[in-house]
Amino acid sequence: MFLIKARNLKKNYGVREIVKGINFSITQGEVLAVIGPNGSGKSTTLEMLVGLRKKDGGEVNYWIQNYKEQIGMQLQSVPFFPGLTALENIRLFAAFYKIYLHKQIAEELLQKCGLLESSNTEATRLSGGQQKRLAIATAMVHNPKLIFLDEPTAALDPLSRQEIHQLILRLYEEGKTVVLTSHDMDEVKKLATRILMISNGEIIAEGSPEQLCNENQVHNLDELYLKLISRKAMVSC
Ligand SMILES: Nc1ncnc2c1ncn2[C@@H]1O[C@H](COP(=O)(O)OP(=O)(O)OP(=O)(O)O)[C@@H](O)[C@H]1O
Repeated sequence: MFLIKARNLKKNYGVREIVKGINFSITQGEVLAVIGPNGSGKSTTLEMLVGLRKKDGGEVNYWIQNYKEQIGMQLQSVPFFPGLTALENIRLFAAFYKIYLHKQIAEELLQKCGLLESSNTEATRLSGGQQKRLAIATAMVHNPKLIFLDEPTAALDPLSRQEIHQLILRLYEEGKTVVLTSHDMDEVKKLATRILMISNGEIIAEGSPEQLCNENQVHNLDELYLKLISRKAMVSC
């Protein structure tokens, strides 16, 4: 079952075409990895889907009732409220959804994200990895069906990365739909049920990791990535 369908989605910044009329859908229960080079338009695309950026063309259809309440997003950088603890921050984020998050529920959410011991630490003083986990927790305060994670493990140490992988796998097992961006092909292999590859504002590949590797006669996702990106670069020349 589709949750979101984007048709001919476009975004320009000035005269630059950043997203060039792309078509894709998000299906319930999948972990969709959106991959592609820096600056290819991945974050812009996701931010248009959640309504954080205005699209310049095309349409997005949502198959979720009250979709704004059913979508959560972890942005690459999250402005936590200075002076407030991790616990206070997530309770405040919940209040933005008009939800009173009982302390015990808030602590359960922090525990799920591996942050219970830091719940009384000021959010802006948490380590990079802890802030990333808190950002994911804030995306989940309203128990959304669909969670967008924009580079959830970028710049994290291997243990923190593994903890976030486990969290994402748990969300998948709970039946949540997760859309993530990543530059780490091992991570994509471990987590993604489907891949959407974007280059220069266009979708250049879409399918399960196995299907894409088989179709392109490569052994792994690193090879796939290099093959498709260099092919696209040659075509653009
Ligand atoms: N507000 C903005 N004004 C002008 N240009 C922008 C703006 N936001 C993004 N861009 C440009 O749009 C392009 C796509 O950016 P975007 O963040 O979507 O890429 P990305 O694929 O997510 O990259 P990365 O993997 O590095 O996060 C980049 O060239 C970026 O500089």
